[in-house]
Amino acid sequence: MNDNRVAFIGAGNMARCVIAAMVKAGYPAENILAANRSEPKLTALKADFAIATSLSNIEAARWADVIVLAVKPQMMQQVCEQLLAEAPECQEKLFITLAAGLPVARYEQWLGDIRLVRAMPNTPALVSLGVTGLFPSRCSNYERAFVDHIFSGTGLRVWLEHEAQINHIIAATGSAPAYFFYFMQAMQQKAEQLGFSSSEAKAMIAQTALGAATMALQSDHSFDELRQQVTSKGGTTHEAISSFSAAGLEQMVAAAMQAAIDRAEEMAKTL
Ligand SMILES: NC(=O)C1=CN([C@@H]2O[C@H](COP(=O)(O)OP(=O)(O)OC[C@H]3O[C@@H](n4cnc5c(N)ncnc54)[C@H](O)[C@@H]3O)[C@@H](O)[C@H]2O)C=CC1
Ligand SMILES: O=C(O)[C@@H]1CCC=N1
Repeated sequence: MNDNRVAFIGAGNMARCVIAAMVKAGYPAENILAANRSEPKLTALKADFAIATSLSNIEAARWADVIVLAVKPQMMQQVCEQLLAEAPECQEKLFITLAAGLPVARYEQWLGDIRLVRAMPNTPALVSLGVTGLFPSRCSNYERAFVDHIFSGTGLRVWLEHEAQINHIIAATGSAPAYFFYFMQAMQQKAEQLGFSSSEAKAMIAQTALGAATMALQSDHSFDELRQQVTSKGGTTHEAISSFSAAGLEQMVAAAMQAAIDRAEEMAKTL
């Protein structure tokens, strides 16, 4: 499977995370290429991972067996239409798109009846602790297995039966690293007000998050049970949790996740 040549079109944050995971998992660097419209990110990717690079999307698409579309959703139509106009043979290749919002039907308008997997990774793919949702369209079993293989280094893969679930994965995992970073940022601010240095506070809070997540993954207990284990009757944690609860944390989280889904649905209509 490592013989297929994989070209990323768009070499930003998410492409870097997936490329890092592929290389770490043993995918040959000479079979990975990144194309970008500007040079600096390509130079960095070449230096870090020894992959091939190109300033031309068309050259990348012609070289590739598998084309990974990794530009922002707003750029996607222009990128796809240029591929079809200048490298029409790419219609026969397998496509993977990382973009939020855009449904399979939109790619079919721009590129025809292509074989496509919509993939929704998250940035912890960079450290092989990501979650990637995957939805295939028109793919063979081999192509599905191949896509699973190239994302294997990113962490957990979740194959979806219905395309609408991609938007649910965005809310639950794709966008979610930012929720945790926001929460940790707020904790860091308060820890700094209490007198900890910025670096001490960051290390303490990230370590606590890592410890809590590791316990949850290694234990059969629910999140609720793990929380109860920290919460002494009449103690400090009870006061902190009551304060979150009184402020409506659960409703706030549900509304934020729904807002992410609503935005993805809106993008599907407007882009
Ligand atoms: N950042 C994240 O956590 C996640 C992002 N995604 C999706 O991944 C895609 C990329 O997002 P990011 O990497 O965050 O964005 P980014 O802005 O970091 O990367 C996009 C790259 O595409 C390049 N680019 C723009 N127009 C181009 C063109 N015409 N030809 C070639 N390259 C071009 C830009 O120079 C940039 O390097 C988006 O569609 C996003 O929805 C999906 C899951 C998570
Ligand atoms: O914010 C976004 O639209 C992308 C998709 C999921 C994470 N980042």
